[in-house]
Order: sequence, then structure tokens, then C-alpha cells
Amino acid sequence: MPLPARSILLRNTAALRPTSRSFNTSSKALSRLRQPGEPTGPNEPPSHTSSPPSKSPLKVWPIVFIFCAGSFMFKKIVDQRKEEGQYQSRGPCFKMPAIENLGATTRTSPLWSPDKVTVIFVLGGPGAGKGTQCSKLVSDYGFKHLSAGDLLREEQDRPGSEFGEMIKTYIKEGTIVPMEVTIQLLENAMKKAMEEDNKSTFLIDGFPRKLDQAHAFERSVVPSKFTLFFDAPEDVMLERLLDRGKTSGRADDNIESIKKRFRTFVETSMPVVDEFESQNKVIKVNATQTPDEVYQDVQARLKEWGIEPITLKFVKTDA
Ligand SMILES: Nc1ncnc2c1ncn2[C@@H]1O[C@H](COP(=O)(O)OP(=O)(O)OP(=O)(O)O)[C@@H](O)[C@H]1O
Ligand SMILES: O=c1ccn([C@@H]2O[C@H](COP(=O)(O)O)[C@@H](O)[C@H]2O)c(=O)[nH]1
Repeated sequence: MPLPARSILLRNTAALRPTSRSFNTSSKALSRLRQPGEPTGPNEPPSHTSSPPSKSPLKVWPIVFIFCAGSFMFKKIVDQRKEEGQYQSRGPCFKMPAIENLGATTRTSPLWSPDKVTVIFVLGGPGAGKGTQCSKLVSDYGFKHLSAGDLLREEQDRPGSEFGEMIKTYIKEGTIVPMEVTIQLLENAMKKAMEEDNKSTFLIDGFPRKLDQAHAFERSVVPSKFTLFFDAPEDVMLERLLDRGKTSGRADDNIESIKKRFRTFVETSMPVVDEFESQNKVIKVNATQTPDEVYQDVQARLKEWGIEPITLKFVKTDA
């Protein structure tokens, strides 16, 4: 802030001059001889009316100094709060300017039409089996699978990423990374899959985890077709996650992080499912069954939405 603060100061110096008369020794001397409101001389108006501003720059320095010190202290406090906000476990109170500058969420109309680009959101509690089912769908339906969590972990580990540390903290705490980052990562990955692999149907796994993400994505990227929701109770998910944690190497597959993730899921992510449900855009599947049983249900439900597998069967021939 040094420059704006200085330019304000320069403008204010002129504005402050009239009031600085009280610091002028000659004015002080005169006021000692006068009663309040008494004219300052035979041809002078009473003292409560304005008199010409003093030209001496010396008189404004105390005010300039106080202003500078105040601005400096204010900037220090703002900087400190920004830093604290970035590492708060329940989400930041200040966003980094760099995040605000990310373009994906600033559009007021969608980048793509739902006629050209199909997005299926995949939601469910941590460990419900979203990733497992997405893998199966990819091989049978040719969808492009994009996991928001995987994209965030990739960005976290990318050398030189300005968001790496922040993402790490949010993931460990099981809270939701500011939507600007996640939506930009998703948009980039979608563009890449369209350009390089000619994909136009996306399974977006583990997103949107918060209402603001859902609204921003549908407003600025593309409206979703529907949401595939994998439903399982916490005890089932906990057992799966602890088991996965033995080999996953994930920083959040431990009991402390899992509890926080469950809480975030109930408080922050379920409202997203409820909102889509109210729009009749949710396919809910019982995720406590075996992976194959869950998948059978998924396939049956997709068929109801007119979505069929594209799997090519290779038949062995004699030639
Ligand atoms: N239906 C199932 N029955 C038993 N185990 C399952 C089932 N589906 C997935 N799993 C196992 O549970 C663990 C979590 O599955 P998966 O990674 O697919 O869940 P997820 O919903 O994507 O989790 P997260 O949200 O944490 O990424 C994995 O170890 C997986 O092998
Ligand atoms: O939209 C999202 C998706 C994920 N996160 C963070 O990542 C972790 C892990 O996500 P998984 O889907 O389990 O891989 C999640 O707990 C969040 O901290 C996010 O912030 N926003």
C-alpha cells in the first residue's frame, strides 16, 4: 500500500492546512490575548469564522506523521490477518489476491453448452466408493474421469505452485479449498481432455463439495446433467478408509482427518446433494453392497437416463 497511502497523504496535506493554524505559534500567541469569539483585530472577523490558511509546511508534519504511522500499522494488521486466514482450519477470512484473479469463476455465462459438453457430478461421503465406481464407468462408457481431489493433490505437489501449501492444509483439515482454485483446475483439465482426447462427457468426482462451488461451476463452466450419489453410513466408510490408509499414503486417511472430513461432508457437502435432489437431478445408489453390485445398480440407473455403455467386445478370430 505505500504508493496509494502516499498519494492520499499528498492530497490531504493541502486539506489539512487550515486546521493546522492551531499549531502556529503566532496564532497561539494571539489567541491567549483574545476571548473566544472576539474579533482578532479591528478589521478582522470574529475568530470562529475562517481565516486564510497558513503557508508553513512545518505545521502539518505531526499530522502527516500520525497518518503515516497509522497506515503502516493498518497494513501490518491486514497482512497478518491475511496470513492467519490462509491457514485457518474452517476456511480463510481473506482470499489471496492471486486466487481472486483466477478467471474461471468470473464469467457470468457458461463456457460450454450442456448440449456439447456433458457433466455428471459424482458425490458421496469420503470412502463411499466414488473413485472405484468411476474407474468402472470409464472403461465401459468412455467417460473422462476427473477427480477434484486428485487435481488438487497434483497442484499441491507441482513444484512452484503458489497454492501448494494452502491446498495441503485444507486437505489435511478435511475442509474445502477455495472454489476458484478447484474450478480453474477442473476447467483446465476439461479443456485438455477435449483438445487431446476429444472427450466431451465428464465424470467429475468429489465435486461440488460446497454450494458456492456448485453454483459457480454451473454458472461459469457448464450446467451438470445430474449427480450420481453414493450413499453409505459412516461406519462403513470409516472401515474402508482406514483399510485404504494402510497403503494409500494419503495425508488424510487417518482417524483425525477422517472425522473432520465426515463433518465437512455432512455440514457442507450434503446441502449440495439436497439442492440437486430438489431439482430431480440425483441418482442415489446404495454403496454398501459389493463393488460389482453397486456398479450393476449404477448401470441400471444410467440406462433410465438414456446412457448406455460403449464397450467394444473383442472377438478372437482364426485369422
Ligand atoms: N463397494 C465397496 N465395498 C467394499 N470396499 C469398497 C467398495 N468400494 C470401494 N471400496 C474400497 O474402499 C476404499 C475407498 O474407495 P474409493 O477410493 O473408491 O472411495 P472414494 O469415495 O473415492 O473416497 P475419497 O472420497 O476418500 O476419495 C478403497 O480402498 C476401495 O477399494
Ligand atoms: O472440490 C473439492 C474436492 C476436494 N477437496 C479437498 O480434497 C480432499 C480430498 O478429496 P477426495 O475427493 O477425497 O480425494 C477433500 O477432503 C478436500 O479437502 C476440496 O477442497 N474441494
